[in-house]
Amino acid sequence: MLRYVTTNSGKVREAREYLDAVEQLNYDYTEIQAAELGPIAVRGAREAYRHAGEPVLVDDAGLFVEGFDGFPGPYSAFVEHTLGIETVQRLVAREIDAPRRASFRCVLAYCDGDAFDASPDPVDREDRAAAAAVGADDDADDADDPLPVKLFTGSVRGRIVEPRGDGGFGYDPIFEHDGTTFAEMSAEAKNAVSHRGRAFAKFASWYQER
Ligand SMILES: O=c1[nH]c(=O)c2ncn([C@@H]3O[C@H](COP(=O)(O)OP(=O)(O)OP(=O)(O)O)[C@@H](O)[C@H]3O)c2[nH]1
Repeated sequence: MLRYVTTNSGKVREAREYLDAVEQLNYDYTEIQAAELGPIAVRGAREAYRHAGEPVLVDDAGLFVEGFDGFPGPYSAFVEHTLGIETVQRLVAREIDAPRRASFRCVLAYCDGDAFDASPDPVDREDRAAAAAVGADDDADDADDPLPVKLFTGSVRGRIVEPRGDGGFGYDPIFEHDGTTFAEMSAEAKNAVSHRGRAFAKFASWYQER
């Protein structure tokens, strides 16, 4: 059984499109403060695996606004819950000239207690870069942790617009990709292009073939 460790039901709906076997584990692992998603996901996966004692998948994601140097990035959930997405959109509109570029990024971290076979390895360059960044960024207290974690990443570019649509979750109404906001797309259409969809497509093919 694979446990998808998240408190966010929007994430679970999207993950189910890729993996039927996925079972939500509503466990609020410790999210460290870090500029990148990778280290947060790795720590979370190790903690969740030790908590659950069975294979886990942790998903750390965020919205990175180019003109704000990537803010809110790893703090996206906190900013969504404190300011709200309308305030974020108004701030972006006031402070940044069009086209107000942004991207969504997602890092999936898988841990089942075992080491991973180095080959065959379908993981792409983006995933290797994320893994390298995690190694480089690890703080002293975690660098020695021997529990292996495998990373899969996805990202999608778009721009911040006035809210449109009522599907999806989080910032979806203010994130436009190719003329359509994520909240205006069906779940299938969002998954086909989204950060999470791309990361899950890579994870699912690796998981099913391993
Ligand atoms: O419009 C959105 N469409 C998406 O597809 C999406 N993916 C992430 N986000 C935002 O980024 C935070 C992740 O934060 P996050 O990875 O820490 O997760 P979370 O706190 O919601 O739940 P958990 O999985 O940690 O339990 C979320 O809360 C959202 O604000 C998204 N917004």
